[in-house]
Amino acid sequence: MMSYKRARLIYNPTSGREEIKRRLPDILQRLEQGGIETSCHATSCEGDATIAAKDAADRGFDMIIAAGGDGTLYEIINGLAEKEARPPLGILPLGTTNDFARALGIPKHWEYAIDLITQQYTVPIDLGRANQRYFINIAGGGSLTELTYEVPSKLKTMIGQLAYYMKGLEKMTRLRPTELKLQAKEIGEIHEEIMLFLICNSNSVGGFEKLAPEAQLDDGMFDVVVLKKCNLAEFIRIASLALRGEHFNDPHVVHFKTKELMVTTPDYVQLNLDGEYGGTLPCTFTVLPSHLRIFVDEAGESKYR
Ligand SMILES: Nc1ncnc2c1ncn2[C@@H]1O[C@H](COP(=O)(O)OP(=O)(O)OP(=O)(O)O)[C@@H](O)[C@H]1O
Repeated sequence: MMSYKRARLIYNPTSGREEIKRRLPDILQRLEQGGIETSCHATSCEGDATIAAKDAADRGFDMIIAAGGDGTLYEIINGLAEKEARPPLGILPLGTTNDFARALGIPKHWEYAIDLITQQYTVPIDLGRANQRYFINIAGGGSLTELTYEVPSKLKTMIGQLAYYMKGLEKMTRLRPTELKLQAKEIGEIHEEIMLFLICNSNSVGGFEKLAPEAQLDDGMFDVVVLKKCNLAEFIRIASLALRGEHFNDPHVVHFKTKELMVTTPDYVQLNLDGEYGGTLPCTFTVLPSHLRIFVDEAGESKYR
């Protein structure tokens, strides 16, 4: 088994409720006790984690540890994706939302998350490319997906998850369909008015654990889920089906797997990549199979599938 000794910890001091600021000495000590010598980079602004991750790869660190929320993780994988040598990635889920860490079964408690890293067990996972950007968990678009990056960071810090729900409810009253063309080898072409489309790498998205139940992080495929035009009552019914993973039988829902997908629209449609703003359509989405190694719990490895 590989042994990773020198780590670069890239952390967002503003993530979550700023827990990392209080915990940093303990985190470094626990890593040290686990045989990992760690140097740190505190991110100073948006985009800084991408630069820090590129720098850490160039400097030949054995591993990178991402401490923060999904936004920090997104920036870090965007720094690593195009590097020839990509050090494996450990995750300390200290953000407001940590969808991806949850998908991998990485514990929320910092001590357990570090113990998992010091066990040094990694698995390869796929990354997604969306034009010139990369995502690890999910890409999407349509009026319903625009909510996450509309929630200001400060508001998230203050009231956490509640901010999403508030924005979500506000959004419900503004539902409007978008005209979309999806093209992929597996399906040919779909031309539809849609409420949202999601391109899933993992099966855990925004608290919906069964949104794409078959999605696996290492299968070299995206699971695409499209919600066709519907009214508010239908939407609420389908959302409650989705909570139980029973939405694929609804005629408003299209589901397929693909390695590559082209999405175009005559409208102005923003993209959401791992909860962050990811440019606009048109976009080509491509799977990069087994592109990054992630530290996971060996005993609970099945969770990442
Ligand atoms: N020093 C900083 N000051 C302000 N914002 C920062 C700083 N460093 C990074 N950021 C930005 O903060 C944003 C949110 O970070 P992150 O996702 O880690 O935390 P979070 O908001 O608590 O969690 P989540 O995004 O999962 O809800 C990121 O998009 C990042 O660009």
